[in-house]
Order: sequence, then structure tokens, then C-alpha cells
Amino acid sequence: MDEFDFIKSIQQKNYVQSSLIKGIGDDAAVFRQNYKDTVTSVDTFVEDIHFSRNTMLPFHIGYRALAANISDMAAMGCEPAYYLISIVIPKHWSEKDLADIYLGMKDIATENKMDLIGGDTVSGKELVLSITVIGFVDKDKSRYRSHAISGDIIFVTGTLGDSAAGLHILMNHEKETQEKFKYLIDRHRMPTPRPVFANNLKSISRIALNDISDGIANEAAEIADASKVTMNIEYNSIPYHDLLKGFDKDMQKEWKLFGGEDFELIGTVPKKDWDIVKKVAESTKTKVTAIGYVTDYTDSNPNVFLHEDKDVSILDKSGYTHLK
Ligand SMILES: Nc1ncnc2c1ncn2[C@@H]1O[C@H](COP(=O)(O)OP(=O)(O)O)[C@@H](O)[C@H]1O
Ligand SMILES: Cc1ncc(C[n+]2csc(CCOP(=O)(O)OP(=O)(O)O)c2C)c(N)n1
Ligand SMILES: [Mg+2]
Ligand SMILES: [Mg+2]
Ligand SMILES: [Mg+2]
Repeated sequence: MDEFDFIKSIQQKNYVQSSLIKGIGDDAAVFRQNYKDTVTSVDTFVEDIHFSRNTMLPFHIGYRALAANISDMAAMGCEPAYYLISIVIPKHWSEKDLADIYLGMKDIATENKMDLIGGDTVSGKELVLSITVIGFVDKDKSRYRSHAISGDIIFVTGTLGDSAAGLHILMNHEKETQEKFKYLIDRHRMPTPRPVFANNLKSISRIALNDISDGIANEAAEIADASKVTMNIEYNSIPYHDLLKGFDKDMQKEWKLFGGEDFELIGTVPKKDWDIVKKVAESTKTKVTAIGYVTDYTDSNPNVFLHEDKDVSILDKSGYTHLK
């Protein structure tokens, strides 16, 4: 199968997005959207950095790569609509492997009503997937990291540390243990981005959001920096799955605070809007937990404090960092 057969094989027969004018098949795609703001971002997924063939099957590689992109759309409060895939394919990946990667993407794309409208195909040394996503949000309703204000409640969706724990188990434990902790491994391979929850918070006029790709310590610091506020996080309020309790306390802490790849949301809202957040969480079947509060900016860097029992410490901005 050459490049062109490959493109034919991955092309959608039908599109679901009504704003699409031209999908795959010309020099570029065209869509028209009149009354909304357009939101776009790109994220790249590289073999042996974001996954290895020991940690993921091809289906998971596709699923997880697009999930990370959808998560950025969720963090903007926007509805994802389109995606474009640039793929670098090494010779040793079979046609079946590639088809499975695309099935993984298709699976989560369908769940989120997204159309594949373009991309690029080249051969190379290691598998790289670079995905561009495009979504729409009501005018001026994008949710920025810079929107936190002193007095806000800090919340997170889901449970934290699952993905890092799952990766640890995949890399360090045998089959039997992997079976026992299958839930955590699945969270690593197939995370659940939260675009429906985020989009349903429309009636709230001000809310800061960020998605948790590099660990909550890092993402909280990004909100603190962008908003010029201090983030106070209660360690004992951070939600986590029961399965984590089987591990050493220090490991649990590392995973919850710095693990990353949970693709949950961290946000801040005015106290008066907290009930709306809880209602939307209920109607969209999303777990949501208050984990702290925002105070005024101080000279500390980073401006994130961890409160644990009676202790208060600066939470370092250490999480997953490329080029370190
Ligand atoms: N190589 C690059 N060129 C231009 N912009 C970039 C590049 N890398 C990251 N950015 C931009 O920097 C910001 C932060 O990126 P990143 O930390 O990857 O966000 P996220 O964790 O949400 O994926 C985003 O606005 C992103 O578009
Ligand atoms: C084999 C393997 N090793 C290590 C990791 C851990 N890891 C890789 S990238 C990453 C952070 C998220 O990726 P990034 O490219 O920083 O996403 P972004 O912040 O741009 O959304 C983590 C925790 C992994 N997922 N798989
Ligand atoms: Mg990124
Ligand atoms: Mg992000
Ligand atoms: Mg990152």
C-alpha cells in the first residue's frame, strides 16, 4: 500500500459536522462557521516519549493521541469539531497496526462528533502523530488560564494519578498485577477528556480552566502565572481512585501531584457559581471535587501552596517537561 492508497483507506465516507464544505481530497479543507469563535491547537505524540509498544497497542496510540487534543478543546470550554493528522510512519509498522491506530482515533472522534478533514503522510524513523484540532465556542466564551480571581474555588474533574499509576504498573509489573490494576492501565491508555462538561458550563460568566497533561502542580502554576493569583490546594481533598491505596504513600503523592496524562480539568470559579458546576457535573455524569481556593498574588514563585494537615508548603512546578 502506498501513500495514496493509505489516504484513501483512512478517508471518512460521511461527515457529521454541518459547517464542513470540503474535507479530505483537495489541497486543503474548508469549513464555514458564522456565529462562533474558532479554537485550534496541535499536540504531538512520539514513540518512546509518549508511548512504547510495550505500554500501548496501536488502537490505544490513536485513542490517547486524539484524547489529548480533545482535552485541550475541553480546557478552552469549546466543542471539538475537526481534526487533521500528520503521521510519520516507520517501515516496521504493518498495515494492520496503522489501521488500528486510525480505529482508535475514529472511536473517540465518533464519541465526540468530530470529522477527520485532512493531514499528511510521510515515512520516517519512528512513529510520530501530530494532530491539529479545531472546535467552536460561543463568542467570547473561551475559558482562559488567566481568568482566576482571589476568592474562587479550585476544582478538578475525575480522579488524579490514575494514568501515572497505570504507566508504572505497565512498566514494572508482570501480567498478574497488570490484570489486578486493569482499571488504572485503561485510564492511561484511554483517558476521558471532558469537553461536554466544560461546554455545559456556558451559563457561568467567568471560569478559568486548564487540562492536566503534565500534572496538577504544573497546571495549577500555569493558572497562577496567567491570572497573577495564588493557588491553595488541600492535598487531602485531591480525588484519587481506591486502587492507588495499595501503593507506597510517597508514590501516590508523586502520581497525584506530578504524574500527568490524566487529561482531567482543573478550574477556578466564583463561590456563587459552584452549585452550577456541581449540577453540570451531575447532568454530564462527571465527577467533580473542590480541592482548594484562590488568594491574592504573592512574591512566591511558583504561586501554588500545598496544604496538608496543618503544614503549608510551596508546591514546586515540577511535572512532565520536555527538553529538560
Ligand atoms: N513549537 C511551538 N511553536 C509555537 N507555539 C507553541 C510551540 N509549542 C507550544 N506552543 C504554544 O505554547 C502554549 C503552551 O503549550 P503546551 O504547554 O504544550 O500546552 P498544553 O499543555 O495545553 O498542550 C500553547 O499556546 C501552544 O500552542
Ligand atoms: C513510554 C512512556 N514514557 C513516559 C511517559 C510519560 N509521559 C510522556 S509525555 C507526558 C506528559 C504529557 O505530554 P506532553 O507532550 O507534555 O503533552 P501536552 O502538555 O503538550 O498536552 C508524560 C507524563 C509515557 N506516557 N510513556
Ligand atoms: Mg501541548
Ligand atoms: Mg493543555
Ligand atoms: Mg506538556
